[in-house]
Amino acid sequence: MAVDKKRKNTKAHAGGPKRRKTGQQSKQTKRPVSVDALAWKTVDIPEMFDDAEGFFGLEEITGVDVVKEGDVVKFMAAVPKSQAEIEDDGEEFGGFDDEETPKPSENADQEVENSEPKAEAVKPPAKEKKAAKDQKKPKEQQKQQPKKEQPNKKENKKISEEKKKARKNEKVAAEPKDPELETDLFTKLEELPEPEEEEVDMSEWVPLDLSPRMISTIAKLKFTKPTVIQAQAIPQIMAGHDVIGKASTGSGKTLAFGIPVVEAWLKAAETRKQTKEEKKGATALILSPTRELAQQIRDHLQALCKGLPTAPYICSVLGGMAVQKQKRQLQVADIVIATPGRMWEVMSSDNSVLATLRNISFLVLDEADRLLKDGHFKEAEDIFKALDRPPVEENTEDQKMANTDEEGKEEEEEEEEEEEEEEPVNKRQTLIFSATFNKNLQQKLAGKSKFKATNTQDMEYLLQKLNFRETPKFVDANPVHQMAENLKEGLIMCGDMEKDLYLYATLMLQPTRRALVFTNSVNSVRRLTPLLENLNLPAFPLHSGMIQQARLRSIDRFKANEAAKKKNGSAAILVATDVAARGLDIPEVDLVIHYHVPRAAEDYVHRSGRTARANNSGTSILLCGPKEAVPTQRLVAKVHAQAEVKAGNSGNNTKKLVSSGLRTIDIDRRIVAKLRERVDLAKKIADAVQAKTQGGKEDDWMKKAAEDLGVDYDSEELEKAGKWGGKGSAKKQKQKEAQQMSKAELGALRAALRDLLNQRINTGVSERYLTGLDVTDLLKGEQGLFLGQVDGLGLDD
Ligand SMILES: Nc1ncnc2c1ncn2[C@@H]1O[C@H](COP(=O)(O)OP(=O)(O)OP(=O)(O)O)[C@@H](O)[C@H]1O
Repeated sequence: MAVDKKRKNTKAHAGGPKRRKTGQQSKQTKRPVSVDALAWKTVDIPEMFDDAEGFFGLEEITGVDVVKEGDVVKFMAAVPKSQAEIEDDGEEFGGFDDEETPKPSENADQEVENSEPKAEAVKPPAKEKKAAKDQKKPKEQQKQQPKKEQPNKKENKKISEEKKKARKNEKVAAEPKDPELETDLFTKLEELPEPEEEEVDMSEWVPLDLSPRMISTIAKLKFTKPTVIQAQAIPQIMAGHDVIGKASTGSGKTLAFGIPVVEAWLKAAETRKQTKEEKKGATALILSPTRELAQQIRDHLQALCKGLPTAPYICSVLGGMAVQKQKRQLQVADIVIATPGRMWEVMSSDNSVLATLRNISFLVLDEADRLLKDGHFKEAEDIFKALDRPPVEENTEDQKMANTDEEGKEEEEEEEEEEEEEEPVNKRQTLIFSATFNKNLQQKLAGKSKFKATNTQDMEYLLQKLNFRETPKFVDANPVHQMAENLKEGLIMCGDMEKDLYLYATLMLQPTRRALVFTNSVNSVRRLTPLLENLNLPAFPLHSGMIQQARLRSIDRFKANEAAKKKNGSAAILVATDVAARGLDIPEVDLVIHYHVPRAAEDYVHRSGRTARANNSGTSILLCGPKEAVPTQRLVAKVHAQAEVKAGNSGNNTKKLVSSGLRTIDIDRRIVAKLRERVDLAKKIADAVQAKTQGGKEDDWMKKAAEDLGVDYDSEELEKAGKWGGKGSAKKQKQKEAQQMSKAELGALRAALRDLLNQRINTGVSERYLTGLDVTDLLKGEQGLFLGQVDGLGLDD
């Protein structure tokens, strides 16, 4: 065995004459290498794994010795050393052992015994790789611990067997794999003892009556206490009630329904084990309005289940992914997270899918109010109807599915209404969550058990379509404030056509912040992203017009830029439409900028809620043009009015609560003026590039301009805006110029911009340069309150 030989060699040289290795031989010496640094080769994997369901691929490696030393596993590989390394390597120079393997000790024999056979290994997916890395961590920790505190060999073996079982279960459940691709390495790694768990005080979870294994898996996430919504909603759900849960953004709603759903699955799995009953389909169907949110819910639940001895198989069913794969996964799924459109597509085309979902114990609607919008509701309604339809003979079922003509539909609806009146016993619990529910909903819920809404955009309409078992319990974790507690809100007034400039200025004042910029249109995202890139800012786009993989890639890049931020201080910027407004839980977003005033108050709440999550702080800044002042005032009144009313009723200090609302921020306009030239140039370049790629579609320009301004195409406002002579004639002229710009002209513009970007902007306060200011400071300062002070700000100076 390679390791034996190596040890013998080592012994032979110990104490022997010192020698210095030279040439290729020394460069090819085997030495410990980190898992990531090994020369992995990609393995072709079966098609069923080739998706984004958490399985990102396999790689293999040959010629690596896996050496186990005590609790630590090392990978020994022939990695060529750089010349510099050889020259600088004190051990090499000193003529000690030719390998960086540990020196022989009295445990040498044991080490050899424990060492792993030469690996022809398959590289584990990222999470296993991480586990392997984590194996190394305890060494340093354990070094400092007295020996007697370490578990003895027998205990180690027991623990490792437990872990091995757990991991195997989890792996099988979470991602079905080709057994041929499983290798020794997994097994070997699993045999190693886990690092000792850090003691976490979980006493605050105890009143929720969760199982010990659930508490233990939550402990692994280091969530030492439930959030308010979790503390209030979990007991209601565990008691079997239908629940409508409202809590501010970032307050942990996903686990408020996720924990009871997984807990129910665990109980059912335990019962099935005892009774040897077959599984009857999935436990839960969770509907989400966007694909990204669906993926994220899946990730959160998978993270929760990671520490369980047995885990449910969680799959997501969303547009942009292969339908056939999703159908296969649905057959074995325990928890299904889906967007309504794709779910209905899959469900209505395959009876077996409906069969797996008919017996669900939970139907969850996350961001329920958004499901009503953007045409989502039709499919959601179809799904509810299909779930409620009693199982019938196959052919009758087919007939019903195929029955698409109007007459047939009417009949079907009549039948369903009759069925509703008969109130069939519904076995499943219905859980609805959002940060924004109409404040009258609770009264309405308390007042009557049947809803009679006809407006399909109305929450009541949704509720009457859901077959609740009882009047749902309304759990409101934040009755006073809709916004997250640690969120600061600011507003910058600027000219309609100056938003790019103010956006850039705001970002420049926050160079180390990770920002999410929201716009009201896809075109604005398409325009702003290259504009910011031209200004050397790392911007990534996200909108519904992008293919799914590109959307996920943008989010990943935005997340990954965290590393860059720490390294060189430049932060990432995600420029997005409201597709990113709901639910996205991206760590360390510290600034949200509303480039356009959102169309609805709840959009403002959700957009702003991408920051200040899970007790972190964050800032939300709204760029407001003169024409947006009135809608903004209305929006702010809606978002913060409730707090005022409550404060008035309870006799609290109203001033304190009002001041928690939006404040105007006076950005120093001299600084802004200094940035104007570079923004104009960057804009010119972006426009020219876009005009060239788009060709001469005349009206596109106008439509884009209308969207940028947040007004209707063909509207009078569009004519007036920017003092355009005639119907956008100046804009059209600009478009023409942009298209006709030669390569050389474009090059000259780029060079001029480069020069400008290399210049530092002195803010005029002694030696303070632009990056020294902070919008948070500005927010803390003596800025005027926005409410009631919109007029007279002198916007057009
Ligand atoms: N008990 C807890 N303790 C600490 N952090 C938690 C706890 N529960 C959840 N979190 C974390 O809080 C963050 C926000 O959770 P989540 O995404 O569920 O919020 P949300 O209320 O659904 O927000 P939104 O309304 O924006 O969708 C997540 O990163 C999550 O991991």
